[in-house]
Amino acid sequence: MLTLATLTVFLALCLPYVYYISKARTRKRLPLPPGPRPWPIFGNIFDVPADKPWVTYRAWSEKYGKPRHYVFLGDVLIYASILDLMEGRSKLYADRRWMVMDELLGWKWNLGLMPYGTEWRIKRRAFHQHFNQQAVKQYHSIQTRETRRFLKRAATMCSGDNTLDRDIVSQTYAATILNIIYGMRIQDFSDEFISLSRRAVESVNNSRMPGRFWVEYFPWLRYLPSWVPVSSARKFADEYKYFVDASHNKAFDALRDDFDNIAAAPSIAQKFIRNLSNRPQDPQHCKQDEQVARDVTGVAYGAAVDTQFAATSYFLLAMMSYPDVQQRAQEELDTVVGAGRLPTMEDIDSLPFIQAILLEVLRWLPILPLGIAHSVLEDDEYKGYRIPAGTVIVANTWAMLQDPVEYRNPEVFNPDRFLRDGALNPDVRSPVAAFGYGRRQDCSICPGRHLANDALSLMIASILYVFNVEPNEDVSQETTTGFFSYAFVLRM
Ligand code: HEM
Repeated sequence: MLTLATLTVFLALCLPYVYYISKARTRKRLPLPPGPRPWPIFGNIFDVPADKPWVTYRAWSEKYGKPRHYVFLGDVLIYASILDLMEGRSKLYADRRWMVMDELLGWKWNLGLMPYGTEWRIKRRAFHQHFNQQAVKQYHSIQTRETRRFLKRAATMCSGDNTLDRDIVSQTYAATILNIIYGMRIQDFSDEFISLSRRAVESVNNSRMPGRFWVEYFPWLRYLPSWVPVSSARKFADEYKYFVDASHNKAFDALRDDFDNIAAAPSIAQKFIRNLSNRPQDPQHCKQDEQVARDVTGVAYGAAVDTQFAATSYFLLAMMSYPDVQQRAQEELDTVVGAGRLPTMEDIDSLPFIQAILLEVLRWLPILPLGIAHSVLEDDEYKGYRIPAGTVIVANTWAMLQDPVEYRNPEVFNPDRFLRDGALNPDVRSPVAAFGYGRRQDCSICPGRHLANDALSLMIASILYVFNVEPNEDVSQETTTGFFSYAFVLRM
């Protein structure tokens, strides 16, 4: 006979299930979020703007969304100002969807593009081990050496017509990361490794813009041979595949194949390889570990160069446009660093205005204006709308960091917004959204941000200590459109 206790246990077990089913049913009845009306078959393919889409997306969010929040494009949801989904429910929104172009280009090993799951977690953990806040301190000497080498090269270059070649900025970040990851000491800046990762990342920059390739909407197009006019995706992939593969494997293979002979400087790859050879284990595990080592070093090499280059280009643009800010920073440097020596990493904590300039650079013109797209793991409900599992989530980071409610006169470059009584003001929202969303170790935030913050602070302090960045009418102040955004300006 059914006792009362058994019945209670039975009900207790069933209730969550009943609740889940009824909630799922209600969700299915909810409307999708608003957006421009889709065409039959083509959906919203013709609506996606080619130039600076983040500006159009914000306008749409204001037009269609509940107060400037979001807009829905077929199966892509674009956020303009809410952070609570990405921050509050970050596990649910941590997934990513492969794009067809990722596969055609050979990016499927890339931690930054792959879906959430075991492989992603293992690589993320391995990455974090070498780039957490504490670990990055061991790279300060490399960052300092390369920044000083940059100053010398820039001084030589600028002694002519005051023009700074943009390549020397990206070469600096390439030389730094190659030394950190593979122990390489770059002497000749025309070395293939200096430009490899840039060419590889160029493929992401051009292929990850929404609407760039029709193959994302009609995947069967990938099977057409590359000479067919509409199969531009194949042609594009054929052009870039070599760079993606070489930036992933070449330096790692060189180090592994000649490990005993290379007087290898300490490096992340060296640590990985040493661990592999010290650990007797079955060949299958060994292969997996080597793959993780190869992928983690490859992704750091690819992710570090263009990001830091782009932020530096915006810093230079800001200094050209706001000479008063530059002058105040130089006064701070004169007081704290004084004459006769260059700024060091140890000075940065005593330079709040320099720190505020970096925060404002990241906020003013975010280098990844639409972040890296995520997707939803399960059906969700938000403010009365249904967000189906698998929906691609694009955060309009640019719109969030240009939100006038959060940041007054957001289009003005004003480091003072981050300061109070001469120190960083903890009450102002930090522009951490430039690095993604979520808390600390969470899955949706850039794991290279500590390295980047240190490098950029020292670069900013060093440039302002040595040079005056001057406005120049001949230099375009335009910013690029793409997955990355950066300024063309470079003149000191
Ligand atoms: C100013 C510099 C940088 C900015 C603004 C930046 C920004 C970002 C953003 C927005 C994401 C996407 C986060 C998400 O939504 O999931 C990301 C991911 C990533 N970044 Fe950065 N980043 C910078 C520098 C770096 C550097 C120097 C490294 C390498 C040392 C790096 C490595 C990565 C990696 C590996 C990911 C993928 C993480 C994952 O998916 O788990 N980043 N970054």
